[in-house]
Amino acid sequence: MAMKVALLGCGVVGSEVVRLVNEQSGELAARIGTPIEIGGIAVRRLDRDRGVDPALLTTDATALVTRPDIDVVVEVIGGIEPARSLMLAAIKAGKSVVTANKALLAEDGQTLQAAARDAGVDLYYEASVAGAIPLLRPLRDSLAGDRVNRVLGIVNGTTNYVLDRMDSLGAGFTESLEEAQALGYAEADPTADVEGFDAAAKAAILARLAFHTQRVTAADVHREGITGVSAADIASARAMGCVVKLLAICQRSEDGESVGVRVHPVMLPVEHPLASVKEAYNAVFVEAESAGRLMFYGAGAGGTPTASAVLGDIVAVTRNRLANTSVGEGAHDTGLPVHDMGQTITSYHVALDVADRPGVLSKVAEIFADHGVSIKNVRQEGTGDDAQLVLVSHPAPDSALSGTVEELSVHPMVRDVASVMRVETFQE
Ligand SMILES: NC(=O)c1ccc[n+]([C@@H]2O[C@H](COP(=O)([O-])OP(=O)(O)OC[C@H]3O[C@@H](n4cnc5c(N)ncnc54)[C@H](O)[C@@H]3O)[C@@H](O)[C@H]2O)c1
Ligand SMILES: N[C@@H](CCO)C(=O)O
Ligand code: NA
Repeated sequence: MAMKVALLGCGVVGSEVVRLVNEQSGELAARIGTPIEIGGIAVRRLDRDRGVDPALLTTDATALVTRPDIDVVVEVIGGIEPARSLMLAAIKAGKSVVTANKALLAEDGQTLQAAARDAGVDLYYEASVAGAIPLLRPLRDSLAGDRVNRVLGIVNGTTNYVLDRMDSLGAGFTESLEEAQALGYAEADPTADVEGFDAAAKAAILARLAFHTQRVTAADVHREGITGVSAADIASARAMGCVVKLLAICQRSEDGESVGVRVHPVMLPVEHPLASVKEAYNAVFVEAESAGRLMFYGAGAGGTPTASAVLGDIVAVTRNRLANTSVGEGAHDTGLPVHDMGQTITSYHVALDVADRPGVLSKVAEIFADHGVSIKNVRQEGTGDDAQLVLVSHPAPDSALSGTVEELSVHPMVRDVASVMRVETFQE
C-alpha cells in the first residue's frame, strides 16, 4: 500500500517537492519498498495553475492533516500560525511530520517535539537549517557519541549572497538583495534575512541539537544583521586580509556550564575555510571533542535543494513508519542555560578617524587598557587630519569590548568610529 503525503503550502519549496516526488516515484518506491504518493495539497487559492492535478488541491488544510488515509504531513507554509496548529493536529492524529520551518522550530520546537514523542510519531526538519546540506541528522545521529564544543556557520544564503556581491563586485546592498529575492533565496519578508532573524532561528536549532539543551529559543540568541555593514567595513576587512561574513556561532563556555548563541557580522581571515563560501552557499563548521573539525558545505537555500532535504526526511520518516518506530527526539535535556553576549569572549576590529597628533595613540591605548582589553596589533593609515588608527584586540569579554568602543566614540580625540566588527581567527 502506498504511503500518502499531505503537502501544506505549494510555494518555492512545496512546488519542487511535488515535482520531485512525481518524477522520482519509481526510484523512491524501490528504495523504500513502498510507493509514495501525494494525497493532497493545501493551498491558499485554488485558481492558480500550479502544474499539479487540480483534484489534489484544497483550501481546507485542517481537514487534510487529519484525513485518515494520510501518513505523512509536509509543512512548507512557513511562519508560526497556522503552521503550528496544523502540525500539532497532524501529530495528534498520528501522522509523522516533515517541516522546513525554522522560525517555528526555533520559537516552539519543544512543544512540537513533546507532542511527537507522546504520539509516537516523527518530526523531521533537515531542510530548516542550511537547506540541502545534511547537517541536523549528522549532529543528531552521527555525532551522538561525541561532545560538540562549537558550531560556526554561514546559515543564511541571502545575506551571504549580498555580502559576497558587495565584496567581489562592489555592488550595492539593495540591488544585491533584490537579486537574492528574485532567485528564491529570501524569506517572504527579507527583513528576516538581513536583520539576522532567520540565522538566529537556525542558530537556536543548532545549539539545541549540538548541546542537547532544549531551552534555547530564538529569543536567547544575540542577533545583529548586516544592514549596518558598510562599504568602509568591507574595505577595512580587505586591508586586513579578511572578508565580512554573517556567522551563527554556538559555543560551550570554558567551564562547560553554559552556552553562548549569537549571530553577527564577522571579519574572517581569507584562509578560514568559511571565507571562501560564495554566493548563496551555506557552510557549517563543527568542532567536536573526538571527531575534531568537520565542515558541511552546500546549497542552503533555493526551492530544489531545499526540496531535496524535504524528500530525504519523507523517506526517513516513511522507513520509520514501516518499521513501526520513531526517533523520540528531545527526550534528553542537559538543561544548559544560555549566557549573555556580554560574557562571550570575542575580539574586535576598530577603525578610528583621528588627527595624527602626539598623544592620540597613547590615549586610545589607555582607553582599551582601562576596560581590561589588550591590543593585539595597531596600524596607522594616512597622516595629518585624515589619519586612521586600525586596532585589533586580543580576545576579551564582549561587554569590555563594547564598553571600550562606547568610550572611544564620545572621546574628543576620535573624530569618527569608521568601522567596528568582531574578528574570528583561524589556526590551521
Ligand atoms: N525558499 C528557501 O530557499 C527555503 C529554504 C529552507 C527553508 N525554507 C522554509 O520553507 C518554508 C516555505 O518557504 P517557501 O520559500 O516555499 O515560501 P513561499 O512563500 O514560496 O511558499 C509558502 C506557500 O504557502 C502558502 N500558504 C500560506 N498560508 C497557507 C495556508 N494557510 N494554507 C495553505 N497554504 C498556505 C503561500 O500561499 C505560499 O504559496 C518556510 O518555512 C521557509 O522558511 C525555505
Ligand atoms: N531565506 C533563507 C532560506 C533558507 O533557509 C536563506 O536565505 O538562507
Ligand atoms: Na539541512
